Amino acid sequence: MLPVAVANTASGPVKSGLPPVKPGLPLSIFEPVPVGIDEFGMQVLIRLIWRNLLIGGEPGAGKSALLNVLVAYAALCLNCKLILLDGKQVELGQWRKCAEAFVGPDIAQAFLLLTRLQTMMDNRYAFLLDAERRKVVEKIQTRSPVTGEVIWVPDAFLPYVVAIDEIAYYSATVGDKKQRDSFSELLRDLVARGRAVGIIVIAATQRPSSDIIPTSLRDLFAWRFAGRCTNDSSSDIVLGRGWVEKGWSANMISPNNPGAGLLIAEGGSPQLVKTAYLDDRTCAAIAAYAAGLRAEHRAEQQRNMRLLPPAV
Ligand SMILES: Nc1ncnc2c1ncn2[C@@H]1O[C@H](COP(=O)(O)OP(=O)(O)OP(=O)(O)O)[C@@H](O)[C@H]1O
Repeated sequence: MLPVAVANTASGPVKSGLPPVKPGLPLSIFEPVPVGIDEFGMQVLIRLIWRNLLIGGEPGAGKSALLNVLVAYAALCLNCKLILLDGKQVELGQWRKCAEAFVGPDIAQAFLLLTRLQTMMDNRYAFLLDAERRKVVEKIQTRSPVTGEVIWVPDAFLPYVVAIDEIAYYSATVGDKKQRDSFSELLRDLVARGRAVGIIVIAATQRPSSDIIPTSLRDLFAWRFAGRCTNDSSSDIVLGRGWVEKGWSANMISPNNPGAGLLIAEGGSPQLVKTAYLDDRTCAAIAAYAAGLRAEHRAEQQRNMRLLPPAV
């Protein structure tokens, strides 16, 4: 087994010695996700569930590559759904067959999609309130309607991983000002309130300055990864103000080292990480495998539904 780095998670450290990933497939979005290695060669994991991640850095820093690693993991988790927004289309396009929705360079569609997610989020909160619960979990305890035994079953609804490659495309480039502002407001609401109901936003941007994403939105991301930044101020914009003064700047990363960056969690301190990298062929192979796995799972669920006795 590989040694595991003590990652600075927002919900407490992922302890050294924790098994990296449970062997076998499918994976679980409730488990910490391997993202790369630290400077000692130890594996770095991040817990995405109930969290959001902002990925920043200059062009070519490795933002899309990290996004692809995370989307690949999520695609192999049958206990989560995928939503993809990609202005360039080709960065996340390979995963579209694994996703519930894939939006390309269309602000109207992006707006509609986020509106539907917001409605779903509100419905989920109404459900949780009714069930006297506070958040979505992997499994809940219930009694078997057949035997009366206490059993564990998957929660009523699945987490959603919402991956956005280049927020700026939707928040500052296409459409008119009203559409762009509405997009940013919706995204802010999802990032602020979506965590407990399992909405995980992973968003990449070249520079998360206030003209691209409102500061009120940027500050809500619990996890942040700064790939190489063109200057100290950009690094502080991604990681949060004050880290450059304490000696942590993603400007110090070599331009010849894409995928290297500083990873920080809410309340933690930055950690130098080299992210894992999946080339196009590997992404295509994983995406095809994951799409097959998901189709098989859907078919099995439909078969099981048909076996249920009719509702009275
Ligand atoms: N972890 C990594 N290890 C090795 N090479 C990497 C890694 N991440 C990225 N690269 C290399 O850097 C190139 C640029 O990466 P990527 O497209 O992810 O950058 P980006 O920050 O998304 O750029 P842009 O903002 O222009 O979209 C990749 O094509 C790949 O060759």
